Amino acid sequence: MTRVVAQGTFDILHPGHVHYLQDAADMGDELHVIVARSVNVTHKEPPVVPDEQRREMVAALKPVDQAHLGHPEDIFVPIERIEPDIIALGYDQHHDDEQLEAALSARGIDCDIRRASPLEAEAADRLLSTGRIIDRIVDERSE
Ligand SMILES: Cc1cc2nc3c(=O)[nH]c(=O)nc-3n(C[C@H](O)[C@H](O)[C@H](O)COP(=O)(O)O)c2cc1C
Ligand SMILES: Nc1ncnc2c1ncn2[C@@H]1O[C@H](COP(=O)(O)OP(=O)(O)OP(=O)(O)O)[C@@H](O)[C@H]1O
Repeated sequence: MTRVVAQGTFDILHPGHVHYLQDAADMGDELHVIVARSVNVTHKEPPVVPDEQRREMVAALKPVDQAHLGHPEDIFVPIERIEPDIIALGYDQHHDDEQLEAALSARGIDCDIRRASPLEAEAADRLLSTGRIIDRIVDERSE
């Protein structure tokens, strides 16, 4: 039984999220997803959709076995509970694989870190980014 963890903000869902989660699920037998708390999304605009509602939507996706809200202060607490064999990072996530591995082993957590693949837009009207969906809404719905 190989347990995989994926994580992210998942603010406004799009096919890029589904691709990432399917890729992560294909790495093992059971997929757990940690949904970042709004207070921890500091590297970009904070999410529009509330924490629990983002968790609920991720939990409803086919590749996902369980979706958990992240810990507000210590991102390793959910990992310690889930005990994954693999952490699947998204193709563009800012985390440094080696630093993350070192931080995990300092906490006594032993798991593989892998990268998922990107889903590229094959047509200009595909919106495979939450930021781009929001930009489109702002452009098309403002006067
Ligand atoms: C191994 C790992 C565990 C994480 N656990 C949490 C957590 O418990 N709570 C949380 O708010 N965010 C958690 N995060 C998410 C990060 O804090 C960050 O917000 C996330 O990378 C958002 O990235 P995005 O830009 O891909 O959406 C975790 C990230 C990683 C790599
Ligand atoms: N087009 C895509 N292909 C593959 N993975 C994706 C794609 N878009 C997002 N992901 C992955 O989904 C996870 C969560 O992404 P996140 O919630 O940051 O959405 P986003 O659409 O990338 O956001 P934003 O556009 O605002 O930066 C990340 O691991 C990210 O790499």
